[in-house]
Amino acid sequence: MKILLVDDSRAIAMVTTARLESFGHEVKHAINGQTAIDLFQAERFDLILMDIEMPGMNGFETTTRIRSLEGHEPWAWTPIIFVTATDSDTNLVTAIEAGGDDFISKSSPESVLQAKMKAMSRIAALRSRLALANGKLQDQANRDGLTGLLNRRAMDMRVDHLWEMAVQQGAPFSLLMVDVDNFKNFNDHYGHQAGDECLCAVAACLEKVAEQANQDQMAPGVFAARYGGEEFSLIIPDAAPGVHVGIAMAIVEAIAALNIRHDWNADWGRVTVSVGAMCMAPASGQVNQMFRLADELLYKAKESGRNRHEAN
Ligand SMILES: Nc1nc2c(ncn2[C@@H]2O[C@H](COP(=O)(O)OP(=O)(O)OP(=O)(O)O)[C@@H](O)[C@H]2O)c(=O)[nH]1
Repeated sequence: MKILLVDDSRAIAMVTTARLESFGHEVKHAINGQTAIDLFQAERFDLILMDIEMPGMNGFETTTRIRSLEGHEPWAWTPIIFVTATDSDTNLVTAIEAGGDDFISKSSPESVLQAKMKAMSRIAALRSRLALANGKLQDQANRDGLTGLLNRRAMDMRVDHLWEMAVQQGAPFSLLMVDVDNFKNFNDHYGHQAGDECLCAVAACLEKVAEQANQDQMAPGVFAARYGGEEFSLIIPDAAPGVHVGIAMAIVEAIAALNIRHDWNADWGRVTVSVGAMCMAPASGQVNQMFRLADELLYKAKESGRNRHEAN
């Protein structure tokens, strides 16, 4: 285990460190509460052994501050064992109240310290597995099951936040609505399974275009999402006006270049998309209005023959 040992006595810390190292643990020593907090912020520890009586910030205060730092990170919890010379009942209560997990007297035999450390490390391992599983669940909840793009719910949440920032900062905000052309015909003639595969290919292509625009610094922060059915959106926060047109053109070209056969898509013979590209500079009003205007442009692109974009 990687242990943070907080003790104001160098002599005691040296002895304890030597002991813990002889059991195979890695130990970092903090001479006071502030150093402990600094080390805690800089590195991850499996366990903290915390002295109570220390000049300046005592062990209880240090623990409270560490717990409040962990409060920003869901599921984070580093086990803390208080080590002190006076194992009174009051100390025990205060230790737990401060966010400690256990309490051990300095006079306890080594085997007791070892056993407590083992129990704490089990809890820490469990918590980190839970954190991992929780992160994966969160990610799954945000992804569209078919294409792997962000789903509508996750997109809405992100958009609300980005829109608010854009309005506050008076920054531009662009939105692209992308719709596969004559997709009902595609499903009807090639089957629903092939339709699903086509949507996946379109989604991957949109993601690639977004990645490229990110990498080129053309539109940092741009991302793609599945809006619903055969409709996708690209959100472009804070890109110079005009960038949305460039990206819309790149999308129309890139999808046609996939060369997915579609004999029932007018004369194109392959899958194409239409795009409505809307930019508001600076962003103002309601974000719903952006979606409505982008939709109107998309409709115009469809009306004007498909396989093309319309932008403001
Ligand atoms: N395979 C598959 N098809 C889907 C999915 N979601 C929506 N669709 C189909 O997408 C088709 C959309 O058809 P329409 O709204 O009529 O539009 P369109 O045929 O693309 O015509 P235009 O948009 O006017 O070019 C419908 O047939 C839906 O069943 C999906 O997840 N998988």
